[in-house]
Amino acid sequence: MEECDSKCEACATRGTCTDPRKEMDVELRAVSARMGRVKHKIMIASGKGGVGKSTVAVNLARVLQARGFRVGVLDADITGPSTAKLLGVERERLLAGPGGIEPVDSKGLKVISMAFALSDPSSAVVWRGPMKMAAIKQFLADVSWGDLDFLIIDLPPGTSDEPLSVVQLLPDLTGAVIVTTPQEVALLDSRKAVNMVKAMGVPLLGIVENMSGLRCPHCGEVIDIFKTGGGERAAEELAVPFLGAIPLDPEITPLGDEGVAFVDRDTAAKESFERVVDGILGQIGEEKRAV
Ligand SMILES: Nc1ncnc2c1ncn2[C@@H]1O[C@H](COP(=O)(O)OP(=O)(O)OP(=O)(O)O)[C@@H](O)[C@H]1O
Repeated sequence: MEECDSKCEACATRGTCTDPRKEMDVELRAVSARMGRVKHKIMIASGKGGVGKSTVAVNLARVLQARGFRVGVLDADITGPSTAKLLGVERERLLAGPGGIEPVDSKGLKVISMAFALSDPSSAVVWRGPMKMAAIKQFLADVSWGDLDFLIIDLPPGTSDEPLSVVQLLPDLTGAVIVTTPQEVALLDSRKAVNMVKAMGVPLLGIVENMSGLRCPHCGEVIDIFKTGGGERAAEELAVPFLGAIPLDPEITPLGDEGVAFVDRDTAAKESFERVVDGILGQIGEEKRAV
């Protein structure tokens, strides 16, 4: 195909152009125009499902918000969105506004998730990679995010299409946080996630070990249900910063089910999580703000 040298903005075929290179160019410029107003874009990844990645993403967003930052949350798990539920806004729907798609407001956080486009939360989204990429692109380019200090991007587990799409669309990602649990099976997968992030050239902000020991509410003894310390060892071995450990806390699941972040309550995990956030802010050179 002959290279077209016309400027897309002024072109009469804009919108109907069939040159895929030009179409992509226009879309990438739209992403870059919106995302140029977002200071830090951080993706939260894990090698394995169910390790608490979405829990870390929404609590990170809430702590940053409590410290005075302007924060958005993008649920990039297109086929298994759970962020909206954890933020208590799963019944909201996408609405068009004057500047594009309006993000849903969750007590001051701007949120976008595929969940807002589903007629029923239990509907299955059965999409291949290019469709997921198109959805993520639209969420980045067509949503009125406005000026943000942080966009927290919750990815699906593993090394699937979504992380690749996010990295391709956001060449200036601030970095990635990898969430793991301490069992060997999760650590093996988190090593793959670390290697994926490294291979994509994204800065690694560090590893968080979640579900790390349970303090018995009766005797105070710490019970190592899934062992502890594996995340720290993996971080050392992979030469990645260790951001901290979050204990298993029986209050986290019921709070999540109610759409409440555990950092907004006096939970056992709150203090450890605040330290994880300090670590992330330290990695990106943002000053700590008082809570
Ligand atoms: N530290 C913790 N203590 C107790 N429960 C936790 C903790 N972290 C997460 N959970 C619970 O574990 C479950 C899975 O968490 P979450 O949905 O955040 O995992 P995920 O890694 O995002 O899963 P997915 O595979 O859907 O991406 C949720 O019910 C959550 O409330």
